[in-house]
Amino acid sequence: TDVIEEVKQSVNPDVDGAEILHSLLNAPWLQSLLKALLSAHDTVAQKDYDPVLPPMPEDLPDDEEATRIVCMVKNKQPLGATIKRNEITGEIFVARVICGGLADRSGLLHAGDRILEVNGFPVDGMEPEQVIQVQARSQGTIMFKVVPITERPIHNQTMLYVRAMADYSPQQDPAIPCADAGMSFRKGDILEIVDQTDSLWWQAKKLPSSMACAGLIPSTNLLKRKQREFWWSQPYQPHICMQTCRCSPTLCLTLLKYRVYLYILSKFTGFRRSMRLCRRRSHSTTQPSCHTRCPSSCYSALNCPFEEVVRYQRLPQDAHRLLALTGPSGVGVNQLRRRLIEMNPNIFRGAIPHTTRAPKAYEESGREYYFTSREIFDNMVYNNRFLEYGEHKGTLYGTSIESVKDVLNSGRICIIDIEPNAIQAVRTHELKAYIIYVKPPPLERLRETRQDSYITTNYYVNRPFKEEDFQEMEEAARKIESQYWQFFDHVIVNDELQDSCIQLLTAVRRAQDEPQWVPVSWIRPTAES
Ligand SMILES: Nc1ncnc2c1ncn2[C@@H]1O[C@H](COP(=O)(O)OP(=O)(O)OP(=O)(O)O)[C@@H](O)[C@H]1O
Repeated sequence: TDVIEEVKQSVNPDVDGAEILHSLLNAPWLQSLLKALLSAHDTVAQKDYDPVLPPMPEDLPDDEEATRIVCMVKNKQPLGATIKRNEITGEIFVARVICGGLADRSGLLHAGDRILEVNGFPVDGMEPEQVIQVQARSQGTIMFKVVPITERPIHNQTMLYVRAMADYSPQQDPAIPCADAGMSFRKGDILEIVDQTDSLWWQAKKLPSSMACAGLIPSTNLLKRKQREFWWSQPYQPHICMQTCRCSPTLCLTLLKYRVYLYILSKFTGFRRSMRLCRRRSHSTTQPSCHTRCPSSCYSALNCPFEEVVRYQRLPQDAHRLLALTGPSGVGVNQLRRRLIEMNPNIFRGAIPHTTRAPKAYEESGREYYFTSREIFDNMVYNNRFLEYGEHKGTLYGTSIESVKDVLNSGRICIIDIEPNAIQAVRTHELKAYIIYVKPPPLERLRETRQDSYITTNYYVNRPFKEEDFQEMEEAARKIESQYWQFFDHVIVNDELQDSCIQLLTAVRRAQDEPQWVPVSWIRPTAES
C-alpha cells in the first residue's frame, strides 16, 4: 500500500504513460497480488530453515573424526566421482571427482574423502563394485557419510590443450577406472586437459565443446606405456624420420622418384603418379621417402600420443602460412593447386623446384627451375635444405625450403603439393604449414565425375581413368588417412571440381585470417626446435 501511495503522489499526469501506469497500479487485481506477495515474503522470512541436527552424544571419544553428511538428489546425470579401496585397511575413498560433474558442482565431495556410509550402509571392507551397487539401489536421494580429507591439494594447474595423435575408446580399455567416466577421442581431435592430478588418468574435454562435464582419458605416460596394447587403433608406427635420416643421401636418392611440377607447364603434372608406380615396382627394396628435414616436432609428434597445441592467429604483418596440399595420386591435388594459382597469380605462387638437368633453350634459372649441379644439389641434401627431393629418369628434383620462403617473403601465399610423408618436414615454426587433405569422393562419384578426365601414369600420358585407378585411389586414401589424419588441418572431398575450388578458397582464407590450433613449439620454440 505504501508503495502504491508513493507512486500515486509522484506521478505527473502530464507525462506520457504516467496516466496508464497510475491506473494500472490502482487496479484491484494488482493491489491484491502485491499484498499476497508481500505477505508470503513475510511468512517465509520468519521461518527458521536451518537443519535440525541431533544433539551431540555426551560420550564421544576425544579422537572422534569430524564427519560430513552429503545428501544429493539423484537425477539422470552420473555422480561424477570414482572410488577406490585401500587394500590394506579396506577403507573406501573418493578417488577422483570429475570436473564439471554433479559431485564437483556440489562442492561437497573431494578426492581423498573417506566414505564411511552410503545411505546408512557402512562401506568399510566392501569392494568398490559393492559400494556402487548400494548407491545404484538408492531412490530419490543419496546420502554419503564421509570423513573429509584434511589437506586438499591446491590446484594451480595451467591449462593444457593437445591434439590427439591416436584414437581411444574407453569401452575397449579394461584398465580404465570407470569406463562410463571415460571419454573417447579420434586422432586429430583437440582436447582441453582440465585435470592432471593423477599421473595416469587425466580429465579432458573435447573442443569445441558444450560439455559441462569432463571425461577420463589416459595420460601421455600411460598411453606411451600402453601404445602396443589393443586399444591403439593401429600398430605403433616406427618413426619415419628416425628411419630415413639414418640412410645416406646417396642411398635415399636412388630409392626415391620425385614428382616434378610446374604450374605454368601443366603437362608436367602427374609425375607423382609415376613416382608412386616406380616405388611400387621396387617395393621389396623401397624405404619410405627420405625427408631431409627432421625437426624435433617431427620426432615428438610421432612418438607422443598428444601434441601440445596453442591457438595461433596470424597477424597482418606476419608472413603467410604455407599451404600444403596432399592426397592419393590422381585425386586432383595438382589440379586444385593450379586452379588456385591461375585464379590469382599475384597472390598465390608455387615454389620453384631445383633440378640437376640442363636448362632448355627457353628456360631460365629461377623461373621454371633453379638449375644446379649435382654437387650443389647433394650439398643441399646434406644440409637439410629440401622439403622433398628425389630422382626421375636420372635427374634429381627437389623443393627447397628457401624457394618456399622466397614466395612467403614476397608477401604472397605459397601453395605446394607434397607426398604425405613430407608433412612433418613442413610442420615447422618457420613455415607454419596448413595441411589440406584432398580426399576422393565415394567410388560411384569418382566414376561419374572423372568420365572426361585423364591421368598420367608411368606408361601413358593422359589416358582416361579406369576402374582400377579409382580402386587404387580409394586404397591409397585409406592408408594415408590411417597414418596421417591427425595432421590434417582441413579436408576437401574432391567431388565436383568447382565446389572443391570454392572450398579450397574458403580454407585458404581461414588458414591465413582465423585463429587455428598449431603446435606449441611453433609459437614458443624450444632449444631443440
Ligand atoms: N573434381 C574433379 N572432377 C573431375 N576431374 C578431376 C577432378 N579433380 C581432378 N580431376 C582430373 O583428374 C586428373 C588427375 O588430377 P591431378 O593431376 O590433379 O591429380 P593429382 O592428385 O595431382 O595426382 P597425380 O600426381 O597422379 O597427377 C586430371 O585430369 C584432373 O583434371
